[in-house]
Amino acid sequence: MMAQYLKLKAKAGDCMLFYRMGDFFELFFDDAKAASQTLDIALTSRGEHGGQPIPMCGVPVHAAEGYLARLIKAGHRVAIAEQTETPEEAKARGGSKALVARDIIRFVTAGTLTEDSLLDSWASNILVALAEAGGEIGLAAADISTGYFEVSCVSASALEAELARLGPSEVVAPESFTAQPYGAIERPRDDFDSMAGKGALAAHFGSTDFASLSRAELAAAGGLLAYLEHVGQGKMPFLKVPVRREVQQYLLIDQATRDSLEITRSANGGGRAGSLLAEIDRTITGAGARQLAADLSAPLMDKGAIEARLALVQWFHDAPLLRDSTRAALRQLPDIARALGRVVAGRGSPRDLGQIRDGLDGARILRERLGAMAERPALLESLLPALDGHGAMVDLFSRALVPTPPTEASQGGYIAEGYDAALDALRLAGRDGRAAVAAMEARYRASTGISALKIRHNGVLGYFVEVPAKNADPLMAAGSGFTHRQTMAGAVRFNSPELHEEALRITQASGHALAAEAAHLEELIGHVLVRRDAIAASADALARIDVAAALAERAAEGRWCLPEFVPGNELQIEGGRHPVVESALARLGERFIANDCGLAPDKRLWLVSGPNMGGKSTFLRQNALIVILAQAGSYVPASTARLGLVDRLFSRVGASDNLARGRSTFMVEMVETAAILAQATERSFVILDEVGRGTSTYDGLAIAWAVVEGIHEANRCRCLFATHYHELTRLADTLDALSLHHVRAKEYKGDLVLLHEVSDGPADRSYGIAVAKLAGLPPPVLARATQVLEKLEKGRAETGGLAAGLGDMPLFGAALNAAEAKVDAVREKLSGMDIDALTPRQALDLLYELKGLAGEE
Ligand SMILES: Nc1ncnc2c1ncn2[C@@H]1O[C@H](COP(=O)(O)OP(=O)(O)OP(=O)(O)O)[C@@H](O)[C@H]1O
Repeated sequence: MMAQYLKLKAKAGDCMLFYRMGDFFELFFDDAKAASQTLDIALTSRGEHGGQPIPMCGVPVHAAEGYLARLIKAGHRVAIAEQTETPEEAKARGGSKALVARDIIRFVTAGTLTEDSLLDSWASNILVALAEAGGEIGLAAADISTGYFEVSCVSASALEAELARLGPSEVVAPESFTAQPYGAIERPRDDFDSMAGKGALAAHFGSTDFASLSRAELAAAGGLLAYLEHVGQGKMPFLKVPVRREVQQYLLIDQATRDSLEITRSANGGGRAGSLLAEIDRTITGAGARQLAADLSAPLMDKGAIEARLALVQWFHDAPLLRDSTRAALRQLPDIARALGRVVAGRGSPRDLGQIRDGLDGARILRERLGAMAERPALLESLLPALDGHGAMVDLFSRALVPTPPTEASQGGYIAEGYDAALDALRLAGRDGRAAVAAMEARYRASTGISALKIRHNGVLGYFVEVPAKNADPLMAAGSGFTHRQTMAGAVRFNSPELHEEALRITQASGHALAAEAAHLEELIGHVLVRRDAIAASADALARIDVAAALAERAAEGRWCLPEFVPGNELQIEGGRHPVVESALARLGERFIANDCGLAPDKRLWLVSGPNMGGKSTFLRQNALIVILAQAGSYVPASTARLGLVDRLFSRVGASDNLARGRSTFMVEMVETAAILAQATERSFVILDEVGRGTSTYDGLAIAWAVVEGIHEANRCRCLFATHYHELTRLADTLDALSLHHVRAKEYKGDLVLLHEVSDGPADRSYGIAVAKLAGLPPPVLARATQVLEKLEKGRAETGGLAAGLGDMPLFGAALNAAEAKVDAVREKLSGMDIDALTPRQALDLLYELKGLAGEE
């Protein structure tokens, strides 16, 4: 057995092996140790291997799903090895000592789940495959629980942002892939071959043409299919024909920005609660919630597409009664997409078919209702046809299935009465048989005079007659018509030829009935498989309608406005609010102060100062969130909003240590700032909070100064820059598109009052000590701090302060030119050089000379 186990374990690779033994899945060796810890189950041992006891633990097969869920959550992957023959077959094959054959029938991994109990209904579950070909990175992503499948080409620098958008549960990539993301699973390079990928796509989808996909995309798609084939051991899940995504059609948001804006996950603990998504989500269906999460993760860059979404939201917004009735209708609908995913993956239950029937029927009714409305927006017009067209199948399923079919097919009882006369006859025979047995019981009681006589049934004996031990003797007597079967503590069990015959009839009838039901199930599943794409399209259309009605609902609740898109690089928000902070304050009975923001090409950079706790970060973030919401096709929390489309959004707000990856707070801040300076374009929107705070004052100020200049002069993007460095306000003299703003505060009777109001001009003072007082710093410390501050301020007044001497600095542009001039000199020298003609000595001299030119001596 160990030999068989080790062979399967080798096949399982780095996955845990669930080894089926009777009613248990057993785990051995390190798997057992890890699983017993994660699952908190007893670790035992069994036999010996290499002189050592073999650690072992096990989980009952009937409860395996729950244990699997916990292992997957803990980051494991599991290979399921089943018995592929019965013990009887093994005996027939190899004698009484033969080992039952086993094989791995599937792998359970985080990215390839379809079970309802292992998935969150409101979240997608994405598997990503990456590949390289032709100097590009191909990305294929799929959610096999719903069949979603996309491919795209990404640059190495945009890869991280794309992965952040998708939030995959699992990433696979070829061995020694250059841009290997953290935690990716390595698969054989051959799986990621572009020609093979094209062939695999063609084979899976039939005749569809994949000529438009690049080599890298084909390679990634091929890698994804190969992995799914491996995981299902040949059984493929549901995949729709892949959609090709052009990365530039979407607002680019990197991981750091997503984290800091808490778009779909909050920073504390990373859960959904507290995120923008959780705050605005009013969707009714699981599919709607998944669609909303996808929309918020990938706001659009196409004005037409955004406005099409907005028009549908507006339609529902302006018609509250229609919105309510649509949402009431959606509330009745089961999750068709996930049910379909399970059916196609070969794990569909009668309940899944019932859900598909009910969902599609609901979709048709919704179509009738919405189609009867006047002035339907274009997006709705394009969705409506997908909601219908399943009438014949729905009728068939209504006739064939009981109203609420069970999840378990093995017990039968899901095919409706009246659907199949032969099945009804079999069921009737079974029922008649049971009635006959009841009559027999009454007869036996009368004929034996034993009133406690019963005819009972169990899984081992089948039907039998049972009498109390004290009444058993007459039945034991020869010629009684009964044969003894079993003696229990207080009862004795018998058989009779008559009962035997009736029992046989019953079992045969119910066996045939079960087989007939199974055949019908198979046939009904066949109908679903044929129509899988149309059913998936219905599910998608319902999700889109749910999202639009939900966004309308949220907008109406919060009195949000319809954003307007304008050609230039503007961001004009009046009465803007932070939806999450506003709700949190509302729960405390407090009011959120709305603030305006006005960025345009000639005033594209706002320097925002003011006291701690004054609301700077909140103001910065709310404007970024408004951009995301608007481009995702939602109303926004403001009284008016006019914006030019944003191509990339960057947020560097708040400390985010990444100690796990060995970076300090300051290092993280600099890495993120570097990314912004390298990538922000004129169409980008950047929010930066207190850059340079994590190092010494002089260094910090110098860096913040240079970053502001760089953004103003080189990137020229829209930017809100919050800072405590009062000295930066001097930049307003030299940078003409920079303006000064502050969050207001005042002191009232010695106490600080934060007004959370954004005003023009620089802050008059910093109030740091007043905030410290608010926070409860002890009075002696406060008094001492006040003394120190007085001294420092006196010193500043005398020397001109930190920024003294910066007045006669050359402009940022000049520094830029100087840096470029140096690079050019190096380039010039290199281009005029004949390397082959150099002696070693000359080569060394040249190196020194180049280094001198680069100014790094
Ligand atoms: N517009 C507003 N209306 C009402 N309350 C607000 C507003 N903005 C912020 N607040 C409240 O003030 C708190 C502090 O806000 P925020 O973190 O934005 O301040 P900050 O100026 O960035 O502070 P620091 O400089 O210390 O980082 C928030 O948690 C919120 O409760």
